[in-house]
Amino acid sequence: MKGVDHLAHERNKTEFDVDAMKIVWAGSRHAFELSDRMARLVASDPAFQKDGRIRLGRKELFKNTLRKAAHAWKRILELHLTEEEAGWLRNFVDEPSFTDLHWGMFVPAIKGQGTDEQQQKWLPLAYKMQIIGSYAQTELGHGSNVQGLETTATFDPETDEFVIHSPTLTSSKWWPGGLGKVSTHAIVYARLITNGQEHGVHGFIVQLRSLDDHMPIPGITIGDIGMKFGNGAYNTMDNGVLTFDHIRIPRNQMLMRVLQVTREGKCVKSNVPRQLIYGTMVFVRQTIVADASTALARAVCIATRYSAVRRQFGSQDGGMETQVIDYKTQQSRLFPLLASAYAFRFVGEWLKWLYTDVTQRLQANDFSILPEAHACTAGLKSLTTTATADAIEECRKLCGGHGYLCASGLPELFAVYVPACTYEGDNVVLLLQVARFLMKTVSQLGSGKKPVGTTAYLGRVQDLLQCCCDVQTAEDWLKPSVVLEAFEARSARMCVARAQNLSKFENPEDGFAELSADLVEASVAHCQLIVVSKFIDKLQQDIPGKGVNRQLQNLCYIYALNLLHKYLGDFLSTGCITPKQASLANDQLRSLYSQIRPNAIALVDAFNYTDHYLGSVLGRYDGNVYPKLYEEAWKDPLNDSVVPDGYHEYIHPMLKQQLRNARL
Ligand SMILES: CCCCCCCC/C=C\CCCCC/C=C/C(=O)SCCNC(=O)CCNC(=O)[C@H](O)C(C)(C)COP(=O)(O)OP(=O)(O)OC[C@H]1O[C@@H](n2cnc3c(N)ncnc32)[C@H](O)[C@@H]1OP(=O)(O)O
Ligand SMILES: Cc1cc2nc3c(=O)[nH]c(=O)nc-3n(C[C@H](O)[C@H](O)[C@H](O)COP(=O)(O)OP(=O)(O)OC[C@H]3O[C@@H](n4cnc5c(N)ncnc54)[C@H](O)[C@@H]3O)c2cc1C
Repeated sequence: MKGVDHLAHERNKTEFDVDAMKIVWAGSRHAFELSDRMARLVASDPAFQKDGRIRLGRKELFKNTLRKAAHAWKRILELHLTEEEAGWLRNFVDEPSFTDLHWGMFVPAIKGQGTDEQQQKWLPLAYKMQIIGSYAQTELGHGSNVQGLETTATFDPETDEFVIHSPTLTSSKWWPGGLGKVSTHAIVYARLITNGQEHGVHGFIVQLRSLDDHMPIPGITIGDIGMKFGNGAYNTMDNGVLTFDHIRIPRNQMLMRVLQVTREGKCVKSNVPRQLIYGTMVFVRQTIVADASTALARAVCIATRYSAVRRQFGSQDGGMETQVIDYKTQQSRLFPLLASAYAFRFVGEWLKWLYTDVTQRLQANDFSILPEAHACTAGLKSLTTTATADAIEECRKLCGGHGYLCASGLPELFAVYVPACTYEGDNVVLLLQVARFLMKTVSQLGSGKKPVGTTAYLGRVQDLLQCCCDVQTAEDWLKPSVVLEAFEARSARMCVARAQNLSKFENPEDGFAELSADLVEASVAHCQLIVVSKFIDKLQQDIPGKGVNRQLQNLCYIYALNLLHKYLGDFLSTGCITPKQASLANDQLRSLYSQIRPNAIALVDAFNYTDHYLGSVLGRYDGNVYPKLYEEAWKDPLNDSVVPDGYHEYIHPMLKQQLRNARL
């Protein structure tokens, strides 16, 4: 790094090997080296600069995004980047665009739901970007309720085609990213109708625009749905509206891995479960968990560095004021977020492993862990995105007034991130899916079916209903078995209590609806247990690097004990712990904050974010905040002239009027 390092005194306090931690954060040396190379490549290329993005009007902003996406593709081809490298490069460009949907959903949908033949035909075109795809599922009238979609795909045996049609206004496709202005094709979800019979919602590959002049195919109406929350932010994306007026596509453009439609219009089921139609969502939810840790780490990196730079109060003798990071209140708000970033990283790693395992099993016709994969991806997507969106806002507050400036990077990060709580499944709707899975698991306990995977603890439900936490000192809260048992007991007791309440209803669906708010709480408890247990598992691994494991232990206990503090009502009301033990957990938490404090800057340095990627004056690596903030202010277009436009029309006459009135 060039210039003076205003945070050098902080970095000198570090008690662990930061380079080793960078590898732990990245997941492997390979991932670290690759992501580091791509981050620097993007940061050093002027074509990818982000300055002033938030001040651009929509049209300019969008065109700028198209330029960057095209430049990224050019570099990918010139440098012969692998798919993995290209993914990292796009990530560091740091601007939502149609390519996210093309690579993140269109391609995976064809891979997951297409037959071998369909994959052979469409994937090479998509890989070379000779077609650009989007994922058109949500409609104006329905998003969460996928089975309620209204678009129809009616088989016409005479021509061997499907007729795709939007029968109502509410059936207009609405929201798909990349659809509004760019995509040439989309996976369109529609109700399949053959021989006058309905066969549920399926995916169809539909061409939307001409590959010659980009005009919509006749019968297709298509456009952008309008500005979204925040400046810059997600407005780089052309979320679209799309309607079909009896558009014809060949029969072989229905994705047929789950269900085949024959030449005669007969439906033939494969051995693959119907839920695989939802497989792309499972894939993306899993990637969203990993992305949550990245976004959270960004906000935490900014807030931590700035908290070490910022000083307020505390100087009685004209000396230095106190760094705000030294206030226990600041630590109690900031360090749990730092711990959450690491926690979400590790649970994201595990979820990726689970997803890979499920995919391999599916290929071998083993569908047994699909419900577990669905529950984990849905639940963890919900938990991590809610926590991250809240955390970005908390980081803004942790930066005081300057956090509200766009130059802090936090307003745009919040605006771009917050829809993650809604897309790929509204977070409450997803927790209700977890609740269904948990209630089903509890109801099967009596039948001797042994729960496995993340619900294995429910197999020990009798013990967990009776166990008593044996914490007697604050140090006892640093035992993995103690923490794990408290979280397992809380979750098991909440699940059993909800199941007992449900059993009082004659109609289980009525009961589920009536108790849904309580059920969601049980889902949260279960998902928090998963995160805690995966963090504890991580600590059992042989992690090289001086002091690294120690820091991870501290972060793990901060994550768990802060949750215990925040959800104390659950832990106390279910009788898992006593008020005295809760108070000891709090004592331990304060002590952990003191232990993390000297390492805080190094722990965010381990994220290895470039200043380009962070895009924040407050979060600069060198901590040189004030001169740069001052410099940044003068870049605002309002400061182009000393006297503002509008002075002569509006300010001057008003002042003159006051003057005249005063004279009267
Ligand atoms: C190199 C690559 C670089 C690219 C990087 C990009 C990475 C991308 C990352 C971020 C991109 C962000 C871009 C965002 C774009 C956003 C896209 C979208 O939003 S797409 C639209 C998403 N829509 C939804 O998520 C809708 C939410 N609704 C649903 O999921 C479901 O319909 C439902 C709520 C689950 C439906 O509930 P319902 O009860 O009606 O279920 P049924 O349909 O009847 O199903 C019943 C049984 O099926 C089980 N089930 C449900 N879903 C699944 C699933 N996904 N997998 C497996 N099983 C599932 C359900 O549990 C029921 O089971 P049983 O109880 O019968 O056993
Ligand atoms: C930025 C962004 C990008 C998107 N990109 C795409 C895309 O590329 N492709 C695509 O197809 N879609 C996309 N979507 C759409 C997205 O998937 C849906 O908005 C999402 O699934 C939520 O559905 P909804 O809008 O119908 O919400 P609704 O279901 O209408 O939710 C409204 C409220 O009702 C509540 N609610 C709904 N159902 C229940 C229930 N059963 N029980 C209790 N409460 C309930 C919800 O919790 C929420 O509070 C995108 C959305 C956004 C914001």
